[in-house]
Amino acid sequence: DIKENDVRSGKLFWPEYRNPVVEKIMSAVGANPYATGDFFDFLRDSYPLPRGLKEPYSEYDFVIVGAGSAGSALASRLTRNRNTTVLLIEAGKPEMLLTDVPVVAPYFQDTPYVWHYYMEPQPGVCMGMKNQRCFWPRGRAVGGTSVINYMIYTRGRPQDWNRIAADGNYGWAYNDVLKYYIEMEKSDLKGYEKAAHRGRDGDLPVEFPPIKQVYESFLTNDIFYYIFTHKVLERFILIMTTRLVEAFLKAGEILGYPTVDYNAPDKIGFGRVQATISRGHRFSAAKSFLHGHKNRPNLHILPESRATKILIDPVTKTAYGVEYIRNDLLHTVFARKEVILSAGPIASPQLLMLSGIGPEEHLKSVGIPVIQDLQVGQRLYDHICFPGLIFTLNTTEISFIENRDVSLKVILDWLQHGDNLLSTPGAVEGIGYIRTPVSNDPDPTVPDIELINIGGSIISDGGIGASRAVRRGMRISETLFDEAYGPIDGQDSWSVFPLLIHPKSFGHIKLRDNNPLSHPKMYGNYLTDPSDVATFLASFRYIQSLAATPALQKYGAKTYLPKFKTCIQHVPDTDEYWECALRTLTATLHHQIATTRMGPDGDPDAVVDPELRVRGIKNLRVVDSGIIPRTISAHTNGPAIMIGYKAADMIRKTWNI
Ligand SMILES: Cc1cc2nc3c(=O)[nH]c(=O)nc-3n(C[C@H](O)[C@H](O)[C@H](O)COP(=O)(O)OP(=O)(O)OC[C@H]3O[C@@H](n4cnc5c(N)ncnc54)[C@H](O)[C@@H]3O)c2cc1C
Repeated sequence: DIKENDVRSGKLFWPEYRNPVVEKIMSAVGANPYATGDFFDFLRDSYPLPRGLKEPYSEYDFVIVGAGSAGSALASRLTRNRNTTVLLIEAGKPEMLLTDVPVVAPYFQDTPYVWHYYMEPQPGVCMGMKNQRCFWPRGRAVGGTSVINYMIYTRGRPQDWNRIAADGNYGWAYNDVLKYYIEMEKSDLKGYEKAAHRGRDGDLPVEFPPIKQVYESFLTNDIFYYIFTHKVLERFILIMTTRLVEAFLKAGEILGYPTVDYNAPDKIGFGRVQATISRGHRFSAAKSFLHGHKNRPNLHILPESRATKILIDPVTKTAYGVEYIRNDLLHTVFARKEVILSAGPIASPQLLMLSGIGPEEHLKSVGIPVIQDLQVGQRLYDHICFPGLIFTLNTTEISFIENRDVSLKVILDWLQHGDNLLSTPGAVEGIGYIRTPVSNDPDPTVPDIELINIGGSIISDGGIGASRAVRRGMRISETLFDEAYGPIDGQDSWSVFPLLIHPKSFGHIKLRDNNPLSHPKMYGNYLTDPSDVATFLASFRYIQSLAATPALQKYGAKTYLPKFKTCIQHVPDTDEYWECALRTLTATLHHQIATTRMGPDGDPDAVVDPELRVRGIKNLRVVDSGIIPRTISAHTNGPAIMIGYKAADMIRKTWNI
């Protein structure tokens, strides 16, 4: 069991969770990873209060809780007006050097940069995870979950946003939100430089991960390389673009899906992954929206400060401040205009409920006086995927393999140029949207599955001495993993994770008790609607047909049939077998939404209105991914940032600032 104090001090990571990749990177930059108890203090960013100010003011125009994807963007936009004062309260610490390295993304799950949440046990899913529990990490950092995520950038299809607007959420149609996507983006995507739907002047870099060929890196780095490593032979095998992404795109074309900019509003298809990185370095929301503005006198940022309650006058039902813990002391700060919750889809509903806003019966049952009866946390959609459909290859040195590809040379090269395998976001290389034959969406152009193409698979971090960080990050039981994938562990492989875009099953979230430091109870309720299982099964067959195309047969792609101890009663490769496999390795991509869902007047489930104001309470808004009311075909970082941008406009209009 993970103890909060261990996580905060970094003890959990060091020394119990020694990680060869992280150690190599630390050594490459001249840091002794074991010199300090807190591994992550090395080269950490900082957000000091203005010179001469020891404590924040007692009052600001706006107090924002949570410097995550949405909160960072919102704070930055609001403080462009120098007369508007903002306090941004964040429980986590600022980023450091390692958070910059895109390929290291999966390695962050055991660090102090994560809230270690677990879904409540649900029989029949996550059967292969440790203690049969699904792990729901969330970012705990200045920059929030964008500091630990996989940096995949997606906006959602036009129909997603048009349907949200058609439900009565004025101002949220695709063309409305497109304006903000364009404004926030600084895209540099080869081939789409002139596309009208892309933005180039914003603060959020969106790029294809740069991967160069071995011969290009050869000349530029040699001297640096010899001086630092003296390993002459290694250089020949180090940097390859994985040709598997080309095969994925080609296979898509063979099956009728064109290669496209998958964020374009027109046709669905396949494309190279677009990521929030620049020159091979992660660009979190903090780096994009806060770092460059940390000297604004009207923006005060308080890392390592944890909000415990929103102060609300129960008579006038007006929010007027926030209580928070900093340096182990309880503080209060007042808001002249508004309190804004941007603590994400788990913590925002938790804080609302702790402050008396939520389902009446539930709040009473945990001893919280009710100020406003609202359906907080009653709906929770998530995006689950299956990482276990792996294809073996008959070609070596084509896929990403940690043991082979992460060497000191590669690390030094990344530090110098940022353009090798370390700059791929968690080894994700391609994205495709498909509509499976079982889809019954009335609009034939709406996809039901997203395909996430990996330049390897969950066995790529295996073999002797490798970190096993990805499987550990997902909390897969090591014995089950070894029994199922042991024979091919650490070998060349290819995989596609199918992601269920529009699940019919949904869960909910409740308070465990009235202690603000307790983790809430989270229920995923995964795969309870049979159509969700049917869609997954159809996607498995589709991925197998991709593998059967000449594009992948060139590399001898062959379905590997893992022997899960949970599924021995089923004949391999039957639907029953794959359903059992899905229920064994049920993995979330952590896109929880709708816990503080937005809805128009008259919607009994709405927590906030279309201007994100908490219903029935004055001067309180929620601005984060939890307000998204229905499933969207997007990973949720881009949408959360867009929500921050849009909210800033709405708030400016309300207060005429
Ligand atoms: C492992 C992982 C990989 C992911 N990969 C991708 C991806 O590749 N692409 C993508 O688009 N999306 C991805 N996501 C999802 C995406 O990053 C999040 O949905 C998005 O960042 C959420 O933004 P947010 O503003 O709603 O919340 P967050 O970014 O989570 O921000 C909430 C902030 O509030 C802070 N906070 C919480 N409680 C308190 C409190 N009481 N007091 C003070 N501060 C508090 C938190 O520490 C956090 O910093 C991933 C998520 C995870 C976990």
